Amino acid sequence: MHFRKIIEGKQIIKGGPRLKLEGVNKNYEEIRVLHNLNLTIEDKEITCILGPSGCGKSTLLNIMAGIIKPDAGSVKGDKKKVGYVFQEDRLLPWKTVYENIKIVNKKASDLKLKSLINIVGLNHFENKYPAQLSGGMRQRCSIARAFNFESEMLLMDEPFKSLDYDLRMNMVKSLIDIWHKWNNSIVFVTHEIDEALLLGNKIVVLTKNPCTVEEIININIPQRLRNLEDRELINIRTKLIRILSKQKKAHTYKSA
Ligand SMILES: Nc1ncnc2c1ncn2[C@@H]1O[C@H](COP(=O)(O)OP(=O)(O)OP(=O)(O)O)[C@@H](O)[C@H]1O
Repeated sequence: MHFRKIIEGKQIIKGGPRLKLEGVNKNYEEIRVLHNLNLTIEDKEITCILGPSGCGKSTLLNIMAGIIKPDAGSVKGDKKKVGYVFQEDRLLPWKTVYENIKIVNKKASDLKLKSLINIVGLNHFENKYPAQLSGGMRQRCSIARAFNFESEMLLMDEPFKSLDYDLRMNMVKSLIDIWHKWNNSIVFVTHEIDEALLLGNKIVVLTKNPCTVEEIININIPQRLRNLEDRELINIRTKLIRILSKQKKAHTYKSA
């Protein structure tokens, strides 16, 4: 399972599986959410998860994080150092941007904290409190906090959804740079196909009612060399749109 790969002169050491979900089921009373879900999260890879609204993506991340337990099935792997960027920012209102980022890794140097603040574009806001920031700025602060934690596995639940297109693309680039430095594994939930195309070593498409894995697409182009106009990415985008719109139609008929 272990292999090595050279990207742009920088060695990325690929590992084996970090997390293995087998036959995972989860219901909320009468709502059947996850059904016999099998998925392997590889170490040192970015796995993007796409799926219809409400299909169970956050539930799946919570199970990966160990926050909730599945009703059946197993989740095997090392969950010791897991970071989580939730859909909402979860900042401490009485702490400044700088302090909120520092809190998860108090040993981080001032240089590192300022560089993270710079990466997420909050340079002039480090002494502001969450209430003085826009929703997108608060979310960027929570992303910097997750980067400061230096987790071995980072779970990100639609982290860029409150950002405009340009900011989102900048954050995608920064995430790729940080991932190259850390070489950790990232699970990234999104509704944006372009984010998945630029970030994922693997794109996992989920179904709804119940949620299970419909398709896994591997992308072998190194992230730093990707361009949304690449023929391969255009073909994958077309395929993803076809799968997702087929699901949407099936769901509309079911609920009609
Ligand atoms: N704590 C809970 N109690 C009861 N039902 C829940 C709970 N959490 C989630 N659900 C239900 O489980 C289903 C999946 O929810 P989940 O938040 O995992 O979906 P999602 O794919 O992340 O949604 P979105 O794309 O809108 O973020 C939904 O029908 C939701 O209403």
